[in-house]
Amino acid sequence: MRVKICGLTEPEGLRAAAGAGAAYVGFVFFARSPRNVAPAEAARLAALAPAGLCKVALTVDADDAALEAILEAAPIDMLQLHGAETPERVAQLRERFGLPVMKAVGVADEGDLPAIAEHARAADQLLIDARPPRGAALPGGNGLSFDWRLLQGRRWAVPWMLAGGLTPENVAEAVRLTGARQVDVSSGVERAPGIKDPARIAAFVRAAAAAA
Ligand SMILES: O=C(O)c1ccccc1N[C@@H]1O[C@H](COP(=O)(O)O)[C@@H](O)[C@H]1O
Repeated sequence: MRVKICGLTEPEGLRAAAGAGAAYVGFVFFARSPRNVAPAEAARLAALAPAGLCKVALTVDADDAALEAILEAAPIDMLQLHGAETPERVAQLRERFGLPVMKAVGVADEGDLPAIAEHARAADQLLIDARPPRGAALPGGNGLSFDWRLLQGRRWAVPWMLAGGLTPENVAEAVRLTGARQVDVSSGVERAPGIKDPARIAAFVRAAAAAA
């Protein structure tokens, strides 16, 4: 089981994720998010990460200049694209920046599933998240989940990660129903928007590992 703790904004959260055994940490570069960090702040946090911890930059329909500014400032290992990026844009960014790309795909019902397979042709990994309702404040990080049974028995050509409304309390059930081998959490391990709770991070990683 590989766990991603996303939306880190301060050293305590970063250290808690690393100490609990997370495989990935995510930094959000999206101005409207309470988890938004500037590239220089992400660089300061990334410097605290032990070797081998994958540092992910989460962006939403970012242009090349914004991505360049992030990658020049911070030692990022992977891009997470959480907007309406097409498979063609994913392929272009992989080529241009030479980093693995994880494409987020929103799921609310069966009609959303074909898009997962389409993105599997271009991305290195998929992040299967809840599709936010129209008018949601953010494209992700809303603490919303979806019917995990939709993923039962399905396989894709690249590794995938389950996200959306996961918590220490429900991650075991989510893993049992979907067969996920990677899980991602943000708001479910916070004590306030943008502020992680070290005890909840540890409980989440423990529960996910025990469910594998
Ligand atoms: O966390 C955010 O603020 C965010 C902003 C914009 C796009 C995605 C965002 N977060 C990602 O959303 C999923 C699910 O989050 P949650 O666990 O339901 O809070 C996760 O991949 C976050 O990385």
